[in-house]
Amino acid sequence: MDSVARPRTLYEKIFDAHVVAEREDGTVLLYIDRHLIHEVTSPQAFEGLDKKGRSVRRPELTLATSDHNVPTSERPRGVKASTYLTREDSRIQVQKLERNVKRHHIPYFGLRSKRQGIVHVIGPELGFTLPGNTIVCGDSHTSTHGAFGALAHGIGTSEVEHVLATQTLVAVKSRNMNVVVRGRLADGVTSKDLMLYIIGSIGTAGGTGTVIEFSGPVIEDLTMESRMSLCNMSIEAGARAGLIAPDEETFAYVKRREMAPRETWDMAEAYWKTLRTEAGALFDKVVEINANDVTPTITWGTSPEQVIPINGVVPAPSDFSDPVKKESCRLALAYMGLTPGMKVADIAVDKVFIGSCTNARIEDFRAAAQILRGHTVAPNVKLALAVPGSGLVKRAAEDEGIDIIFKRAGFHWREAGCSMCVGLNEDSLAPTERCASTSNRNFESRQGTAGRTHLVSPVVAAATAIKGTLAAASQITKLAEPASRSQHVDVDVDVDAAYSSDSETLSEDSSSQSSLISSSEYSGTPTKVKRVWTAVKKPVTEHGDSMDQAYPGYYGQRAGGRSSSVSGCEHPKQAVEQVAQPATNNSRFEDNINGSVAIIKRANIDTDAIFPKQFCTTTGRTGLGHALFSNLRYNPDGSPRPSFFLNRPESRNASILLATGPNFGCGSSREHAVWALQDFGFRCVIAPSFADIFYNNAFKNGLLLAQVNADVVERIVTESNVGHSVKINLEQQTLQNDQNADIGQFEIPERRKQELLSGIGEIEATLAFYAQIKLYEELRRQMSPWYEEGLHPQTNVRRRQLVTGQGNPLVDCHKKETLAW
Ligand SMILES: CC(C)[C@H](C(=O)O)[C@@H](O)C(=O)O
Ligand code: SF4
Repeated sequence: MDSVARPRTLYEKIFDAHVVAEREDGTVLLYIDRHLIHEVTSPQAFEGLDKKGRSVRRPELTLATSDHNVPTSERPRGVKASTYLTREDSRIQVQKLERNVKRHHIPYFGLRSKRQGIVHVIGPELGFTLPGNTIVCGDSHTSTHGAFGALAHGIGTSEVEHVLATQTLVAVKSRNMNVVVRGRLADGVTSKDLMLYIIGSIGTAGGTGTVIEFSGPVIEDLTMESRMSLCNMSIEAGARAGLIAPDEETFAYVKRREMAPRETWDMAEAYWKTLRTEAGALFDKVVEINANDVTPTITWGTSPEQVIPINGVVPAPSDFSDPVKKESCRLALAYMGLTPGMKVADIAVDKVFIGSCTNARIEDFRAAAQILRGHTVAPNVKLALAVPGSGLVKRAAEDEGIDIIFKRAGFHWREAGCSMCVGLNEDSLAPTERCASTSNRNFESRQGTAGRTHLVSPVVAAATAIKGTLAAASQITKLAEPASRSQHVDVDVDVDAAYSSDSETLSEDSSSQSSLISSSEYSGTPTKVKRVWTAVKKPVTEHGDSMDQAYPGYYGQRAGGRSSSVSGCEHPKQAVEQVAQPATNNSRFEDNINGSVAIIKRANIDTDAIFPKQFCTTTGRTGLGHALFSNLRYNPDGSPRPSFFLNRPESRNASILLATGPNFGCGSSREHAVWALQDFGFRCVIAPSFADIFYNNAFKNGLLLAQVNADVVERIVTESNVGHSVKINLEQQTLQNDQNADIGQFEIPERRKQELLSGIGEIEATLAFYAQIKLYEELRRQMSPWYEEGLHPQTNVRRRQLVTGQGNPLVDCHKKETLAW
C-alpha cells in the first residue's frame, strides 16, 4: 500500500498504527489509546450514553479531573463539591462528572486528590500520556500532549460520546506541516515567546487542516515542559495537533512517571525510537523559523496572531495591507483601549495571571520566581495570581520554597485549576481591566466580560507584575542567585511511596531539566519568516478531507456489507470479516435551505465569541440560542445593541449565517457554539474557511458549513443588500437567489455531504465494528503491551503484589480520594 511503502512523517506513522478499519476513500476508524475528560464537555456525552443504555467501553483508558470550574481558594481537608463550589451551575457540573465517573468506573482525580489539576498538566505528569499514543479530550488544548510524540487533539462532545462508547474516532488523515526552528533562543526567551512569534508569522489559520510537526535544533534543545507550552498553542495556530518526535529528553521525563510502563519499558523505548519522520517524507507545507529573530513577545490585540515584541509599539490599521487584517486591527485597538504608536513598555496592567495549561508547570514557576525573588508587585497591580497547573506542581513548588517567593512579592498562591485563563470560577477580570496572562487566548471577554488580555511568558508576567507595565525580565534587577538544579524537587511521585500509602513524599531528581532564566538583555526585531512550500500530495479541503474523488461514504459502504481490513504497519495486518449490521438512519438534513442571510463582517470569529464562556457551565445542549454572541449582542445591562448584526430586523428570521472573514469557529472545542447557532435557527454557516474542530462539531449535529471564495462572499452580500434570500442546494453545492439566479458554488467534502444527506447515526455504525475493534485491541496488547501496562487490570494486580502490596492509584482513586461523595 502506498502509505506503507513511501517514507512517512511522524504523524503518518502514528496515524497508520491506529487504524482499526480503513476504507478505500481514506476514512478510517482510529483507535484511541487515551481519553481525558473534564466537567465542562462531558455531561452531554454521558447523557447521550445513558439515553441509549450504553456503557463506557474501556473505562481504564479514560482519565477524569475537574479543572475548569473549580475555585482556587484553599481546599479544606475532605473538601466536598457540594459546599466548596458556591456557584450553582459550576457545582452541578462538577457533581455530574463525579456521578458519571463513579457509575462508569472511570479513574477520577477530584478536588480531594493531590493529583487533581488541569487535564493537560496531569496527563503528562502522571505518565498517562505516552509517546506514540492517540490522545483525545473534549478540549482544544489537547494538542499539548503532542510534545511527547503522541497524536493528540481536541474533540467535541459528540466525539467524546463516541470515544466513550467505542474507544475509536472516525477520522481522515490531516495534511502534514513542518515548522523547523533553527538558530538559538536568547536567554530569557521562552518557548511561549517562540510560539507567539510563530503564530504571528503564520497566522491563526496558518495550520488549519494540518498536524504541525515542530523540529530542528531549537526544538530538540527544549525541555519537555517547554515543548508542552509550544504544542499547547498549536491550536492557536489553527492546527488541531502539534507533534515533536520523542527523544532522550522525552524518555527521561516519561520514565519517572507513575503510570509509565516498567516491565515493558525497554520494548517501549525501542519502539518509540522509531517514531521519527523518515528521510524523504513529504510535508504539505514547511515553514522555517530563525530563533535568533525571536524576542520576548506579547499580544497587543484580541487574536493570538496579533503579536509584537516587548520592546515594540502598538501597530496602526495602516500598517496592514490586507483589508481583513486592517479591520481586525481597528476593532482590536478599540476593544483593548490602545492607540497606535504607543510603546508596549507604557501599557499599565491591572492584573497578572501566571497559570493555565500553557504555563503552569514547575519550570514556569521557577522561571517566574527567578525574576520575582526580592521584589514586590507594583502598587497599580490590583491582583497578581499564581495558580499551579496541578496539585503535584503546587506541592513541588512549595517544597522548593517558590510559593514563599511569590507570596512575599505579593502574589496570591492558589490551588490548581484553569482559573483566570477562562474565568469560569471566581477568578476573572472586571470590565476593561487589563491583564498580563500566561494563558493562551486573548479573545474578547475571555478572562471576564470586557476584560483585556495580553498573552505573555511567565518571565514577562513576573517582570510586568513588578514594573506594573508590560516589561521584559531584562528590565528587572535580579536580586538573588539562581537556585542550583540539584535544589529542585521534581513533580514526579516516588512510585513505591505513591502505591504503598497516602504518603505525599516527593522524590528528588537531580537530572531535572529545568531552564533557569538569566536576565540578560533581549533585543532584535522579528523579520519575515522564510517559507518553503513543497508539493501538495493531493487536493484536499482545509479539513483534510479528500475533495478529488467520489466519496461514497464510509458507513454507506459498510452498511452495504463491503468488507474492510485491520491495518497499521506496526501491527500485523489481517483481513477481518465485516460485521454488517444496518446503521440506524436518524436523518438530520432532508431539505435544501431557502432563507434569509444574517451577515457578520469579521474574521477569526472564535467560539468564545459565538458562545461565551459564562454559559459553558450548562449541562444541556438545547435552548442555548439566547447565549449566541451574547457578549456582542447585549449591553452589560442586558439591553440589545441595535448595531449588532443579530439584532437587526433582517437577521430575525435568518436561517443562513454568512461570516465574511476566514477561520470561523476558531479556538475552543465547545460544541455549545454549534448547539447555540442551531437553537437560534441557523441551518447553515457560509464562510471563506472554518476551524477544524468547529467543522467537525457542526457536521456531527447536522449544521451545514459551506466554504466559499471571496467573490461568492461579495455576491451574497450584494444579493442580501437588495433583499433577496438565498437558496442552498446541497446535492449540487450551489447557491442561488430567490429569482433562481446563480450566486456561485460552495465546497463541501463528499463524505460530509453524504453524512448530512443520510443522517446516519455514527455511534451505531461504529459499534457494528465491534469485532474489528476487539481484534485490534488484542493485537495491540500483544504487539505494544506497554500501552496498557500501567492500566490493564491484570498488570495492576501483578504490580500491586510485586512492588508495593497496595493498589493502583487510578483504581484506588475512587476509594482513597473521592469516596465521600
Ligand atoms: C471548555 C473547553 C471546551 C475549552 C476548550 O476546548 O479549549 C476550554 O478549555 C477553553 O480553553 O476554552
Ligand atoms: S486553555 Fe485554559 S480553560 Fe482551556 S484547558 Fe487550558 S487552562 Fe483550562
